[in-house]
Amino acid sequence: MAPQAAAESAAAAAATATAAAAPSSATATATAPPAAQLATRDGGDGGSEQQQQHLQQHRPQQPAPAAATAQRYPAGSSSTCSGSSMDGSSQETGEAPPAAAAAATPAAVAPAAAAAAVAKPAAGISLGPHDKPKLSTVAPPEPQSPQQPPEQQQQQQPLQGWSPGRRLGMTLAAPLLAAYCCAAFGAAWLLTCTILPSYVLAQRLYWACPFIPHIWARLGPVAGTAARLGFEASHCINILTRLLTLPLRPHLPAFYILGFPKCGTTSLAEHLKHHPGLSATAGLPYHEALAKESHFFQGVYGRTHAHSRTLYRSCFPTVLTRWWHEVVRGAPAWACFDACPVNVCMPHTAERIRRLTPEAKFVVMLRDPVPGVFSAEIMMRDMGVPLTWSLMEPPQGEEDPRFTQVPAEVSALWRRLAALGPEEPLPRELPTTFYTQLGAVLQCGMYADLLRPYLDRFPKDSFMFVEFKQFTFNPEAVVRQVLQFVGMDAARYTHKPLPPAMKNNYGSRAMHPGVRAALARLYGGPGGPNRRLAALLAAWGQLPAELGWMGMEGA
Ligand SMILES: Nc1ncnc2c1ncn2[C@@H]1O[C@H](COP(=O)(O)OS(=O)(=O)O)[C@@H](OP(=O)(O)O)[C@H]1O
Repeated sequence: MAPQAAAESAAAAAATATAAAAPSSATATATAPPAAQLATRDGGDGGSEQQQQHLQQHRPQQPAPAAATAQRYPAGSSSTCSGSSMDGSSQETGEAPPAAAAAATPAAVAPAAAAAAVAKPAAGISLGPHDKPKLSTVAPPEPQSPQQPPEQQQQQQPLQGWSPGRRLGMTLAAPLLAAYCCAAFGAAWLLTCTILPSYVLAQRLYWACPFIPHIWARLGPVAGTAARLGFEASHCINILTRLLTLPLRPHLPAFYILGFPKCGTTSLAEHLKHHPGLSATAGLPYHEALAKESHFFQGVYGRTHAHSRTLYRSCFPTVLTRWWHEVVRGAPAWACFDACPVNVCMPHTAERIRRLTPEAKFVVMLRDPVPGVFSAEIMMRDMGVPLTWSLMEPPQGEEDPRFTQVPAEVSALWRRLAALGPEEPLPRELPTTFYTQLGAVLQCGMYADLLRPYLDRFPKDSFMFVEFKQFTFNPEAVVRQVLQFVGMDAARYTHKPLPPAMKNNYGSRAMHPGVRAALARLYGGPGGPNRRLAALLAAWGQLPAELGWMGMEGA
């Protein structure tokens, strides 16, 4: 691979020459300077002094980082995680969340104006057990209420698409560009036949997502080998096509869906893809998961390239896709997004995302971590990952170290990721420790601590928080709010229910009640991670109406 700087400037020049250039304006927050908006959508540098000033001005005061990597998990003395089915069963589906049911509209977010009614703690103050904010007064207002502060009204400004001239130019160039893409696909196919690129690229994918190879093993030797070869060939063709068409891929995401594993990010992304102006990452025909999440910052292009703007651009659709959406489907504007849930769990991603897309917005999905971690276990088991732990087995005594101590290996990994320079290679042990250790899975539920690197770097109005139950209770309402938040015209969205397969089947499997109690103590006790999250959201001015699992139901 050519040195990155040269490759990036060559690609940028090619992008200009092929009329794959920037649109006239872009998304991001309406308060952003226009140049920065362009940079976000089209992969420009985005690091100007003006933007830095903007970010500085909007950067909220945050508390000093908490001990996310402490050797001992934050203690909780009692189980207060009510309001959810702790076994993670799909009982959650369709169940009216109490607060949402009381509200006129089951909104995912109570914006700042409404949250002002709450006894707000100062930014960074952890709520103690005795100073709960009064949440009963928080009613989610209509998203486009005229009483909203100007900052929020501006947020909902729609995106702007290509100018009529550019649309016409693109329409004339479309056949040529399509021919170029077909040629690139053919070349990628031929290269794949030589096997070597297929092998090399698959190794990188398997390094970043080590659970994938287990899927083949479950299918048996013959079917498993056939499936694996097909998958690897398809992956190779797709990645090579992406790279060969780089000049046609100037886009970077306008927003990210940050979720914690099993928070409903796939469903939200699927719904958003039904909007004519939105696309997720450029997908693989044989691996639908990567059509939603790039896994770029987890090293899907190799551990030394998880910061390259050029390579990140390759993960998103071409100008032809944009042309299709804006000209053929008639969307007024188009944008793409990355819905990789594990981004937020890894502390190094916030700074890399800031450098690549400083004006990005974030839709943060939150779920009670107790059913969330069980759902994660079930997913890994169903994929055939050999886990050395199980939440279905009883805990080892009252103070089971699995739920009270952070394993040294896990805390060391999180510390290393937090200290990682923005262009440094990812730690070698990252995927195996992250995906197989119970301690790592549990760490992913420490939402407040994991969000902090993002909240420290991006302006307040870049975040929208979506609570899982409210989303599953009324997905359409939440999707429309998300569309407004990211600047899309929600009126153009047609809601289609997703196939039931999007919901996991636990069968007869259930979390052991003792484990459930231990997890509830870990996350839900006074001063524990859930309380810290609620305090953070209150300080942030955004309180989801459903806060039961954050220990706020009695407020
Ligand atoms: N509409 C709706 N209703 C009810 N439940 C829903 C819905 N959409 C997603 N889900 C549940 O979300 C869980 C999957 O979350 P993710 O897609 O974020 O998973 S992943 O991290 O991307 O693998 C998974 O949770 P579990 O069922 O507990 O495993 C899905 O069932």
